[in-house]
Amino acid sequence: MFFVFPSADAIAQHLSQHIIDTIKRKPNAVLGLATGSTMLPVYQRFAEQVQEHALDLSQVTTYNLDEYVGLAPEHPQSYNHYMHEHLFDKIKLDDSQVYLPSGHCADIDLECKEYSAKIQACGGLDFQLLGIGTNGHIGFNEPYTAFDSQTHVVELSENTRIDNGRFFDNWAEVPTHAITMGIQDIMQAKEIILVATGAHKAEVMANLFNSPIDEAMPASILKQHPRIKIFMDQSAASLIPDSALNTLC
Ligand SMILES: O=P(O)(O)OC[C@H]1O[C@](O)(CO)[C@@H](O)[C@@H]1O
Repeated sequence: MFFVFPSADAIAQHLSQHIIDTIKRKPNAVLGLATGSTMLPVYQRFAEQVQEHALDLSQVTTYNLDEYVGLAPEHPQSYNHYMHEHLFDKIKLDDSQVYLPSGHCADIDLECKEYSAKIQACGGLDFQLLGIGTNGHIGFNEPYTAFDSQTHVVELSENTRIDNGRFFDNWAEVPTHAITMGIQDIMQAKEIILVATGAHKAEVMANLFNSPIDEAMPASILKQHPRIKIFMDQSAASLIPDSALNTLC
């Protein structure tokens, strides 16, 4: 379940190839996508490979995990903006193929209900890409989120606001709430790969490794998934015993 790679670039290369293989096997694949700095090298490599191989993405659909509440899609720190800048525009995915939960709509409760329902209506996620917060969140499912949750609005923990505050000009601008796919939505994906890179993720990865399945550590539920892989670079894996680490390259 736990895999270590020589570098973040090695993870990006492997993961990008894995996503391409998934699409080649199933051209109408439904992909669950994540944001955050961890995904930047992954999306960069994937976009390069799509162009190199002229991969046909016309039947692919994507669903993002989460979005800040209160930020318009064109806000430079919205996840909608991030996805267009770092992936969708580069690989020319049409707006009709990509879904993000909206944190900027008139009826957010309805948005939550419809987002989970849409994922199910299209047959569920074939593949879900995940990052992890330093407190163990997946999507924006903060510690003590119910494992059977569907898309919902969360109040962001102070820890998460501090972590993500680096992208905003000042503390007052850091959103207090987000809309996120629930843990049950994530767990229903047919395959999941979680990625953690950098020394600042070493502690949470050791906590995840040692944790029982417990809502205090949201990512711990992934240990129950039949097709989960956890990819780390050497820094993020540094507090996990070598004997528990597998390699793929
Ligand atoms: O990759 P980063 O920037 O460490 O973020 C970790 C995770 O937290 C989030 O910001 C919240 O979901 C995700 O976008 C990301 O997967």
